[in-house]
Amino acid sequence: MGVSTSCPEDGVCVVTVDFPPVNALPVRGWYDLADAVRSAGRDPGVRCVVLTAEGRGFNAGVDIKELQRDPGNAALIGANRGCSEAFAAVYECEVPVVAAVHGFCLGGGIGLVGNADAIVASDDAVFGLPELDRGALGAATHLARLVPQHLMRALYYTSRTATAAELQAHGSVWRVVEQGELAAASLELAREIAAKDGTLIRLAKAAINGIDPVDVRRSYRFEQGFTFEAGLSGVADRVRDTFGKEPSGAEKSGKEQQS
Ligand SMILES: CC(C)(COP(=O)([O-])OP(=O)(O)OC[C@H]1O[C@@H](n2cnc3c(N)ncnc32)[C@H](O)[C@@H]1OP(=O)(O)O)[C@@H](O)C(=O)NCCC(=O)NCCSC(=O)/C=C/C[N+](C)(C)C
Repeated sequence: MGVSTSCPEDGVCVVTVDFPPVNALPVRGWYDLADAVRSAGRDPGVRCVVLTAEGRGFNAGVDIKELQRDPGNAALIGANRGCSEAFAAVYECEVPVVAAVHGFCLGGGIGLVGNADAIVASDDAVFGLPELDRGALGAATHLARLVPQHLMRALYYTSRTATAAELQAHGSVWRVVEQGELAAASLELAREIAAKDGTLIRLAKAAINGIDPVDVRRSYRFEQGFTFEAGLSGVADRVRDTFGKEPSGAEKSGKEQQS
């Protein structure tokens, strides 16, 4: 349980997240993930990082129960800072990061994959921001990197999810594979990237980040201002406290909601 790192082949490091039952990360988990990704990228022998997860889904976002347990604001501030660190670690990792996504990728999970360099997904993967059902805001910055603007807005306002096949149609998912093939398919892409020169691949990543039209760290920080406003106004607690008491948008599949 937690965040672990392995290097299964030359030049490739795999960072694995494992927080049962659904990979909803506590504050410490976001920071541990950030540390693992940054240190993998700093290793001069590493030329590509694969970010993956064990269990039922890739990521269920922030551990909402940790927020609910806290009578004050420390957990909320911690979750926001921890998410910010983890998202930035993926973006700023010295080498390309391939996200290997299965099952659900929700909330903070979108911040991770939106900032990744490439995404390989299994055919059961769904992506979405249930934040409005959770009294939270944020990660529109990252969803906007995965789908066009109007789809991002509709997904955000409804809390619906999009499938891996839908994201592939928008060009953000590199490959969709059967569930049993995810590890091999993500390693295959990582191996191809890691075959490049280590200095050049680092320069390539820095160059691509440098021409990004959106400064993702600043953009997400701007969004977080509204998260804190929702917190101060009381609406965040009121909505978040419905968690566990009624079905969420994410619990209904995108197809069911559309029918
Ligand atoms: C689709 C989900 C993730 C899984 O569905 P399932 O049917 O496989 O599992 P089940 O719903 O029965 O859940 C199993 C247990 O896990 C608990 N759970 C689920 N999600 C969370 C969570 N995010 N935090 C804490 N605990 C969670 C659930 O209550 C069950 O516990 P018990 O066995 O009953 O004790 C489905 O669970 C789902 O849709 N979950 C909600 C996901 C969600 O809303 N994520 C967004 C969180 S908000 C966020 O990330 C915001 C970030 C903003 N910012 C960065 C600004 C802080």
